[in-house]
Amino acid sequence: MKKILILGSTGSIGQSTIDIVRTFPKEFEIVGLSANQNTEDLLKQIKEFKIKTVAINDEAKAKELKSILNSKCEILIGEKGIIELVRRNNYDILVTALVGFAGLIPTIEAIKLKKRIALANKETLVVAGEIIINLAKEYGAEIIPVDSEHSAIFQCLVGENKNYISKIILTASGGPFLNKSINELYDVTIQEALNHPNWKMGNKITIDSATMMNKGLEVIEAFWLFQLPKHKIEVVIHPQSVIHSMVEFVDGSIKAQLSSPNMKLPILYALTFPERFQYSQVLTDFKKISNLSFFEPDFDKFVCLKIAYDVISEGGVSSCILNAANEVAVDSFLKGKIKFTQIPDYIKFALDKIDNKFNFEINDIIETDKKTRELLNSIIN
Ligand SMILES: NC(=O)C1=CN([C@@H]2O[C@H](COP(=O)(O)OP(=O)(O)OC[C@H]3O[C@@H](n4cnc5c(N)ncnc54)[C@H](OP(=O)(O)O)[C@@H]3O)[C@@H](O)[C@H]2O)C=CC1
Ligand SMILES: CC(=O)[C@@H](O)[C@H](O)COP(=O)(O)O
Ligand SMILES: [Mn+2]
Repeated sequence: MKKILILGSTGSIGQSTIDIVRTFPKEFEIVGLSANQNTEDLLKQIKEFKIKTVAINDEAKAKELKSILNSKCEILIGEKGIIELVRRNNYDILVTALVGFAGLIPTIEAIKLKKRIALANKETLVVAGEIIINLAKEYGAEIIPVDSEHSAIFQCLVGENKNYISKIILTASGGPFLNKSINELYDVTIQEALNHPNWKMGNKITIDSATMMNKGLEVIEAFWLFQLPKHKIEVVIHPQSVIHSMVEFVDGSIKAQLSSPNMKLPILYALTFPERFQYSQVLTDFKKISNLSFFEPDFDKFVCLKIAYDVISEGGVSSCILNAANEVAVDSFLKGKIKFTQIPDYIKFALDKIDNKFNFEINDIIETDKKTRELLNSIIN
């Protein structure tokens, strides 16, 4: 029986993780949950799994839930509350299913406790990849990717020698605007941008998929996870999202991991690795797939993808600036304050204005994130 702590249990990845636990009640037990403000769904989860401790980021919502639950469930509050929940040390696996920069510090705390990290929160590696990978090595904590592409590569590399990799190929759906021209992007609506062709995900990552910043973040995530130079990390458009990613080896052999697009598979794998469980909820019928296609991404149209590659060469805290600027810009787009095509403009602006730093610690990352948000918020609002 593995004990699981889920951060971000009310979101898309969080709910899918809960569904996996429902399917395997003898193998997994949930010992703690966290959310930002969705106390309605959190309350249902607390009741269903008889959870004793949760953390809620939003203070008012936390107090509201406290008055409903009395002393039946301990409620920890705010960022500190989430960190305290992680420090409780009563679990085997931390699922980081919360979105954005908020995932960073809790993940560090779990690494220090030598926990397995089932890492969905890609922003953690984008903002502080070097620190996280070094800490995980120092403490002997496993980081198992949940992101579908990284899970695919991870699976392709089992039993392989890293020295024989010639490149990894991250597949990208191209998002809802794959077939729109650059000019047509100017007027796209929030609803159109939220209409991902293959995946049902949270709003932030769905907008990232539409700008292809998601793939940019994933290139940076792969750079740290698999420790390969950026020229060995290629992005290929594959609109069907059936091949989740591939690895090409020095002899020309290519391994790919395939399945119908459903996050329950990579989540389950991150929980069970190196084992696999019998699971029939996500099956793929190749007789129903008439076409698998591949082509080059358009870096002029999807500027965010190009910026992400550039930031890898830049180094220092530039990927933290990129992430913070992207979070603010996406949030502003979702609130109708800026246009879709302004997202990359604001990211470039922040990268230009905020000083990079090459010798940095975690406090510099926190400071850079804060400064970038303040700068962009002051301009956009
Ligand atoms: N969805 C997917 O298929 C995939 C997601 N990912 C990554 O997984 C992560 C989660 O994505 P997804 O599930 O789609 O996101 P959602 O928006 O669906 O869920 C986010 C979760 O995080 C909580 N949360 C939001 N902000 C904060 C905060 N400041 N502090 C604490 N908790 C917070 C939310 O709580 P509340 O509900 O209360 O707002 C919710 O539980 C992201 O990093 C994403 O890039 C990676 C691959 C695929
Ligand atoms: C499911 C998953 O891992 C997402 O990151 C997905 O890859 C988004 O799709 P695209 O970014 O390829 O559109
Ligand atoms: Mn992905």
